[in-house]
Amino acid sequence: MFIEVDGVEKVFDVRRKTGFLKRERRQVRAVDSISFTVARGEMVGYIGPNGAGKSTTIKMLTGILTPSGGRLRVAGIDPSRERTRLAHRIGVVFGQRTTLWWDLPLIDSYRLMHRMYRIPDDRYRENLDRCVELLELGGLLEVPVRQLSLGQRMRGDIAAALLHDPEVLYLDEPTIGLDVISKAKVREFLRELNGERGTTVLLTTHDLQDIEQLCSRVMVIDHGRMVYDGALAGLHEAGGSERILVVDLERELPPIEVGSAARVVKVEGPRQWLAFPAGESAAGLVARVAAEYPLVDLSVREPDIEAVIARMYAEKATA
Ligand SMILES: Nc1ncnc2c1ncn2[C@@H]1O[C@H](COP(=O)(O)OP(=O)(O)OP(=O)(O)O)[C@@H](O)[C@H]1O
Repeated sequence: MFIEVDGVEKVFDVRRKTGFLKRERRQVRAVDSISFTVARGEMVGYIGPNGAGKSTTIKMLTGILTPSGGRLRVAGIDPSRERTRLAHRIGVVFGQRTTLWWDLPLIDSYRLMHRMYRIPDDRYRENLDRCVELLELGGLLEVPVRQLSLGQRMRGDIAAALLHDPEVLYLDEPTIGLDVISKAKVREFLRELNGERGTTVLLTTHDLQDIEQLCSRVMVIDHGRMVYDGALAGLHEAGGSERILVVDLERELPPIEVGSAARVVKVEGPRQWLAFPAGESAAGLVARVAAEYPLVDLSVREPDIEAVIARMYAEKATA
């Protein structure tokens, strides 16, 4: 297995000032005995609510943090012991932080990485050309990073993480704050990267659509523990999750009635919110509403990860 995580935990010692000269010591178990493996070429989603332990796991996988217990291997390497050797084989993108030099033109950051990672010239050129083409960076190479839009910067960061041909890419919220078009570009690129190069991808996100469009497998962590590892469809079932069809009618009307296909969860003037099972296509429901009601506009909202996980727990509690 390419990534092996066996009973790994991470405990932080936190000191908190509770008064004049008084301090309280507390331990936070950020990751609590988790185990999983990822095969080469897999694309796996790693999700969970805020503070669940996702970033801590990724930091242990890159060697930035040393586990408090358990065993961890990436490409046969113990990350915290051989962080530099591992760095040549992995790429990391943190959506909320850039690895690029803020005041330099984008291309200068790439040149610095070329030297830092001692990437052979032909590989560097080939990878750069490919990223520039697929991530549409052509017109941006001479622009200082601080002048790039969030979506442009994100694409710049992804290219930076790939110049040295990593075998595995860790992405932490790669689509956060991006508009629909930028998100689509990033997702398409990741799909191609995985398909063509067989790059293993571990993706942390709050956007269920990232997972839906990219990952056949998803792992859910909560309070440091792995609570689900399997197909996304199974997660929907476990969480009984729903999508919401938002419809704007010509005028205010009583709640829409479409039998068991959906139920109205909210009405606000001419706008109504209909919940329907996430695993089902919206097409039939839309056709039915359009045929029977004076429809002006509509949109479909995806369930967010917090909602799916919350429902998963609710189902478990009542089971
Ligand atoms: N360096 C640290 N020192 C003390 N506690 C920490 C440290 N890093 C993380 N924690 C704590 O560990 C827990 C897990 O944090 P982590 O950042 O891994 O969560 P996350 O799942 O990535 O959350 P988010 O989605 O908000 O980024 C949290 O309770 C956090 O406060």
